[in-house]
Amino acid sequence: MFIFLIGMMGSGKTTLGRQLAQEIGYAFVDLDAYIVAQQGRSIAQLFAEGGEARFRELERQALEELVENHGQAVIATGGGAPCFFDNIGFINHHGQSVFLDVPVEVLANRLITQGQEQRPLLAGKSRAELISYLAETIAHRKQFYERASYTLSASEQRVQSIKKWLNL
Ligand SMILES: Nc1ncnc2c1ncn2[C@@H]1O[C@H](COP(=O)(O)OP(=O)(O)OP(=O)(O)O)[C@@H](O)[C@H]1O
Ligand SMILES: O=C(O)C1=C[C@@H](O)[C@@H](O)[C@H](O)C1
Ligand SMILES: [Mg+2]
Repeated sequence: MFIFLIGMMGSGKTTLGRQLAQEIGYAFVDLDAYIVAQQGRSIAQLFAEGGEARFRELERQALEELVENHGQAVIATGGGAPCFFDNIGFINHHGQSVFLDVPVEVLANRLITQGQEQRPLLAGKSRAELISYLAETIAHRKQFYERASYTLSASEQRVQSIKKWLNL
């Protein structure tokens, strides 16, 4: 079985995914890290060289490869991954999806302290610009994130809630 974590940049997919995988004895794969290792380029370089459109193609290919090459895994997706092509349909077809629903203010605080330069879509933005970018992006992406099989709010004991929900 595959458990896909979806949500905005900074919502904690990588952090929670790693903890959850360890706790339930699944492999853990971070989709962004997988693409970076495969391409030998940072996310910022990939955006600079091929544009966002090329990155989205690589992201879709990577999703397909992961599902083909693993039996079960926790997969932390990139923030935009479920929102391009029919990726959310693909994700829900191959496993369970969990949306990490975190308020904009909390995301902004985490992303400001955690290096915007690694995330090309956020580079060079002031705090106010970051907040409006996040709010606009969420407004558009909500329709995809809301198709997750399960939604977790920021305040929950997330590993325990997911385990309980999946009977693991
Ligand atoms: N539950 C939490 N409480 C407080 N801080 C957290 C929590 N989860 C993650 N963080 C912090 O928020 C930042 C972003 O977390 P993380 O990299 O896991 O997010 P992400 O969803 O994988 O983002 P991206 O889509 O950009 O890969 C990190 O600095 C991390 O330490
Ligand atoms: O929200 C997004 O569109 C992104 C999130 C990151 O995980 C990376 O996949 C990349 O920086 C794009
Ligand atoms: Mg991540």
